[in-house]
Amino acid sequence: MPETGQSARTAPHTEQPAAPGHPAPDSATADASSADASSTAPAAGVPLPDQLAVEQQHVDRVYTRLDDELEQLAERESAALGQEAEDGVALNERDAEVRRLGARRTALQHAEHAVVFGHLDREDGLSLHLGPVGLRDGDERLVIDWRAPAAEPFYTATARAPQGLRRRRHITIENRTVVHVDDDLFGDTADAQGVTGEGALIRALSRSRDGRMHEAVATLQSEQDAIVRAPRAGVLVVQGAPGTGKTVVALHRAAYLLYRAPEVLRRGVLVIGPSARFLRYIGDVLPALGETNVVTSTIAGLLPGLDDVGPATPEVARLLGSATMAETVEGFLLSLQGTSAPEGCTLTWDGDEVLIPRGVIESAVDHARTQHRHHDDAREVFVERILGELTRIVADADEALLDDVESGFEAEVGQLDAALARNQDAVGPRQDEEDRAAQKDIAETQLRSEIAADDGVIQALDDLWPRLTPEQAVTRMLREGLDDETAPQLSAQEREVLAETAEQPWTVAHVPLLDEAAELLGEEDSDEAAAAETARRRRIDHARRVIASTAGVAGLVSAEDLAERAAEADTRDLATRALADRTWTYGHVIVDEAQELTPMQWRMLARRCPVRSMTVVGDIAQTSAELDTATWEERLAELRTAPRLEELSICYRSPRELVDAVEPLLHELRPDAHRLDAVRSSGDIPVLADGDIDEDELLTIWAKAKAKARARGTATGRGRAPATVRGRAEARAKAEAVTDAEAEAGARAEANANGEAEAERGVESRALITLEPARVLALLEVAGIDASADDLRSPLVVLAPEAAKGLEFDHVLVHAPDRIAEQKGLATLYVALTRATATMTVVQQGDVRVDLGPAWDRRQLFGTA
Ligand SMILES: Nc1ncnc2c1ncn2[C@@H]1O[C@H](COP(=O)(O)OP(=O)(O)OP(=O)(O)O)[C@@H](O)[C@H]1O
Repeated sequence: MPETGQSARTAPHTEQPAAPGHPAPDSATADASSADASSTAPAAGVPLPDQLAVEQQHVDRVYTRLDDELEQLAERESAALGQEAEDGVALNERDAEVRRLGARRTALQHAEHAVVFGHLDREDGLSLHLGPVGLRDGDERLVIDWRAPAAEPFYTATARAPQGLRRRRHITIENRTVVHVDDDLFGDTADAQGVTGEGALIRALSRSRDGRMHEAVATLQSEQDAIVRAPRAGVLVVQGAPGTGKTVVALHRAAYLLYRAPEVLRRGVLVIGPSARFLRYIGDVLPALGETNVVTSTIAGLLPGLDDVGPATPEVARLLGSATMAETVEGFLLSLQGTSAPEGCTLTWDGDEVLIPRGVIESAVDHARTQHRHHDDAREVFVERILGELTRIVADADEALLDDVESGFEAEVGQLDAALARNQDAVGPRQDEEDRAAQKDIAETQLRSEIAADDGVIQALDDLWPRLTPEQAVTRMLREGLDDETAPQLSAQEREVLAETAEQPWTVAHVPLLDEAAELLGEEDSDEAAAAETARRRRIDHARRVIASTAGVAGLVSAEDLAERAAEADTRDLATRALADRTWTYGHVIVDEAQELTPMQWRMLARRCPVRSMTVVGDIAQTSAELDTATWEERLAELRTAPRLEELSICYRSPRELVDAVEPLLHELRPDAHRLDAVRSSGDIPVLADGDIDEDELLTIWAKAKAKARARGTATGRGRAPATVRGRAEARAKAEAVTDAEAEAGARAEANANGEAEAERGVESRALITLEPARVLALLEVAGIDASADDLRSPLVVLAPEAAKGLEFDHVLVHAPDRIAEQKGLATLYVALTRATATMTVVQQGDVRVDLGPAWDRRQLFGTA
């Protein structure tokens, strides 16, 4: 039986509901066990005890509709799949229909756990229910989609600006049963502060993490919603400390734009994340919101075939990431065009040496460059010119030779001419001038194709203007193309470092150079892409004809748009088409952990979104050591457009205790950072333990203690009512009791390794962050503890600190903070220390030199205090 309850409070009185972490004084949350739970607040004229039942009635109707629609969708899908397609067009249309039905089905299935989460009562008497997807019953709107304009006040109404609302209600559903309603009543002048839908928010945040991010449409806060619904144009930067919901905001914004902006839907959204692991972590959010026109990728994944390249060393990453590298690549390619000896290029034709003078080569280069921007296209023009010149030189030489021969036989030729004049009939009519010219042309054309097919000439042309793949171009550039002229910004030693990478496997840092080279070369993705391009041109041509011949359409839609719409019913789905095509441009680009991108990587993204409709989220304080910390404006210089900056200020992930504990680090990394607020408190003071992870079986004790601690979390209130921020002493006392309990539990669990603690695994998540993940995994294996480096759903995940970016777990142990700071930088340590939603434990032998400040529970040995 789920706990049920209701809370009511006056609406927040501030424009931006702020100062969370301090729930409103008059807020109350109750559950089924508290006697007056359902009778504390009046709301909308219906006695409170009945409100759960009233909502349940509506929710039941919605579930009935949902079930019906799911059934119908399944029938329509199988009918569509069973349909015979007469031709390619019909097949494409059928596939598109199946995909559309599938996307709707996925969205409804994801919505099933909470098909309704909000209820608005408006002053005008209208009552609206909100959900993750819209649902109708005939003409009646049972649920409106959270992105519809009418849903906006749910996220933004305040006591000062109620936007026509009488009441805002957050509804919590478990197993199709309404278990909570939290009301904000408008029109009351009482001054209340806090987050909106606080009860629902705290319940959502207190749930155990399961290795996957979930959508948060039910509890989006107003500062987040403002970003989600911000205008699409331009580059919007969202700066925020760890856990402030940047990823949540970015993904909900993608869903919002796909719903509201047809241009975005047509071209799709690109979401860039720092690793494949992170992309798996966020992978459920957009499908849960019914959105499939989304490509998620790492930067490296944008070049098909390079999605799993490794990282570069910090030095190589820094050198290759600099924007000057773009000029270096371009300069190198230009230097390959038409290079020859000072006097020109000598080649052999028909046993003779032929010189193409340098002046001729230079003018061919100039001509080619004015005709085409891309290396490969310009090369064709250049080759045409040189072949023409070569043919002319050879033909001239032949003619000169003939002249020589003729002059040697002048007397004989004179006699022959006289004989011919005497007896014209004997030798036929004499050719006139025109015939001779035509014959000369034919001879020259033939000569030209012989020259063009000659291996020696082909080789010479390749030397003069090489045909290259991006990989060949970058390899040659690294190996031989970095000198004072092409790369004056690099020292001799730096050039050597880069040259060493020429023959090594590509790294993430090399990918933007390859992309830059591909762009400059004008590389076609593949035959398929070329074919697709031809098809596109044909479609546009056809669309133009359609527009011209259909009355009333001209001016309403462009041929390109019409062609794109036709293309939507085409072959593969958008995500597959876009990912396979390096030159695809997106309707919107979202970049997570954006502080990590180098200028060269920004150039890659700029090419993929020429209209610069981007949402960039990140935290300057979390920037890796190899990148210079700078302002966002400096960071994004390569986008060549001034960004708008928004800042998130409330931590949703970690409890107050952890936010306080990492404050000194934050201050050191970003002295100008505002103090971060936290939504909740757990009472668990982070532990700083003197010890080593393989000493005294500490690791085993921690791993198993945490497994045991999960049951305690529920039993002692975590996950229930919002815990208010307590006095530090009280929290500390509780933390000590907790840690002792953990130690005891750990000891018990150790004695009974396959017992209760094991059985509870999977309820909460744990991560161990260390510089030696392989060694720790081996230790855990010996201890018989299940752990994984990749599977975030594993009961225990072992990660290197840099791999923890963007992720979160209920319980986190960070091993050897000083070494992490020394080897990976302070910012990476900060990342590691901010991953926990419940408890944080730091283990290191001896004193910790990094200044972690006073808000830690320092212990001699973890678990034995
Ligand atoms: N409005 C919200 N309702 C419910 N949960 C939320 C809300 N906002 C954020 N969260 C939760 O808070 C946690 C942190 O959010 P998120 O990962 O988006 O933070 P972040 O700013 O991207 O952190 P980092 O800088 O570490 O990447 C997640 O569990 C997320 O689901």
